[in-house]
Amino acid sequence: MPERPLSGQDVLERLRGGLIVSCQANPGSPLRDPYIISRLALAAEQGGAAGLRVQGFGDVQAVRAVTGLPIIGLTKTDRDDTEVYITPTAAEAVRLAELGAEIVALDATQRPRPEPLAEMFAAVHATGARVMADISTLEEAESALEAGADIVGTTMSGYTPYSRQLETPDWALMDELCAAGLPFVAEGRLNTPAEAAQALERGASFVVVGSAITRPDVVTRWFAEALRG
Ligand SMILES: CC(=O)N[C@H](C=O)[C@@H](O)[C@H](O)[C@H](O)COP(=O)(O)O
Repeated sequence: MPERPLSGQDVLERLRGGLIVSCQANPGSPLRDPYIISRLALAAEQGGAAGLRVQGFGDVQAVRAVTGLPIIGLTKTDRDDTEVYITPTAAEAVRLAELGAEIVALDATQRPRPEPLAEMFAAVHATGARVMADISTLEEAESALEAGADIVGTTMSGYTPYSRQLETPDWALMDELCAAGLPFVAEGRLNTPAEAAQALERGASFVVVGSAITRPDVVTRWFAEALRG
């Protein structure tokens, strides 16, 4: 097992106020290759990222091999029996930690899931890693933290049918989490430096940015569509 540079205890404090760059490539993207993802991660580190969010065992392994930055690991698994796709099982969560992710992200929405959340959280904690619970509403955040999550992320807002469907970050959800005094990560559609800074002002512990930094295909589409008018 590769050595984790930090114990799980320290990592959330170390990330406070920082930028976490999500280095992921969608199926079909020409960037979908562990070597390329590891180079994106190094570019993010050079630019001042405090941490990285990485999908899949191969990518976590490749990124762990080149950097000591904290990694938030996840899997994306399509299953027939559930709509939950971000790290749906404890076995996947534990494997991510074993490969060197200090934090494991998993779907903590209220949708039917293959395994109970509390058991998954306990399995991650047994490895020494921390749990980031990806939620879409305040209620889901409250349940996840009660079940033992270390922090929640606004990741799933807009990706469950009952959450706000927005093209912007979910500022209202951030305000609700902040008002409730819950520890949260801002993630999802933070597409400019000003928006990332605003998320911290609204109480986020740290900020995850993906597409705007590491998905040139997506960013190109934004520009191309703007030119088409
Ligand atoms: C909903 C879901 O599956 N989100 C994924 C979670 O890891 C990623 O595809 C996103 O890129 C990430 O959340 C960062 O968001 P944005 O790319 O908008 O900055």
